[in-house]
Amino acid sequence: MSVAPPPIIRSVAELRALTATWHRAGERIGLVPTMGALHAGHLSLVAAAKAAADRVVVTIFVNPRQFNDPEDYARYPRTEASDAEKLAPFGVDAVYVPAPDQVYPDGFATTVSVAGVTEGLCGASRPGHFDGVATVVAKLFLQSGADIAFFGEKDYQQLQLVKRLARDLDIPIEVAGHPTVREADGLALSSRNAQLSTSARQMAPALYAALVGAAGRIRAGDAVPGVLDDTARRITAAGYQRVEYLELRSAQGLHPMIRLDQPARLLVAAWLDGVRLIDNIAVGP
Ligand SMILES: Nc1ncnc2c1ncn2[C@@H]1O[C@H](COP(=O)(O)OP(=O)(O)OP(=O)(O)O)[C@@H](O)[C@H]1O
Ligand SMILES: CC(C)(CO)[C@@H](O)C(=O)[O-]
Ligand code: BAL
Repeated sequence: MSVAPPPIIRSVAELRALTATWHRAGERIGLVPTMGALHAGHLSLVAAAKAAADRVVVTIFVNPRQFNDPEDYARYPRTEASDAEKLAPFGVDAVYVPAPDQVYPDGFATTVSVAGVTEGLCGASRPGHFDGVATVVAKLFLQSGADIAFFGEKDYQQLQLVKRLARDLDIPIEVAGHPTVREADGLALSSRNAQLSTSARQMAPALYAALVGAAGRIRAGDAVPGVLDDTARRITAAGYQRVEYLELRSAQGLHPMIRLDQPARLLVAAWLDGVRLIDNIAVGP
């Protein structure tokens, strides 16, 4: 039996009216911010939100301010109707697809910028990206008034940024991280995977396999710099053109680490077939 897609809301006034009604009824509201082109990774966040909250709002907004490359913005998939259909079986209460002026009205002049966790990694190669993410996420939190929001660990640096942002700005929302959903061969789901050629798609799982191998060696006590060198070589030997970064950072705060003395995260960005893929793995002490 087919289920009707959830209602689509396009204005902040409608969103506020809805969430105010739910809050008056004592209901807890879960938020899942996305840029659409939904896949099983997004849907796992939706399922987690459904389990944790009485009402769930999914947002779909391709945020121009977080694209440092205008071509990447123009190319980004926009698939609203099929996204709404995918959400139907999850009992989502509303999909917020704001018109651009609902997020950035004429004269908009504010940027939210989070220091520390945004330094290096993706922050180094995507200038302005994290300011764009912080600004839009702050707006989505304040517009919705949600009680809990879900973000994937696939974008681990983004997750740390959002946690810091909510804490620093006293936004009364719980930020929940959710494990990365992977294909059977280990590749992290991402809307960018669709841009890979068939042969590149076959090579792609080597990235996660290399992270798993590196995490095992670091845990076993091998020296971190040597493991990172070997792992970067392993990734390029598998067919990736370039490793943009491969770093061990502290799991909280993302401080650079050269030995495993606290919970850590090994994070990577690498280019395959002209597509930039990111991934990361937990490395316990
Ligand atoms: N494989 C995944 N597992 C869990 N969460 C994911 C996964 N992929 C994306 N997410 C999460 O979904 C939310 C929306 O991400 P987004 O719409 O950017 O999807 P995406 O597939 O990462 O797209 P892209 O990387 O191409 O920009 C983010 O919180 C992101 O971390
Ligand atoms: C959090 C987010 C929806 C903000 O635009 C985006 O960066 C994403 O999809 O991860
Ligand atoms: N998943 C993070 C959004 C972006 O790559 O712009």
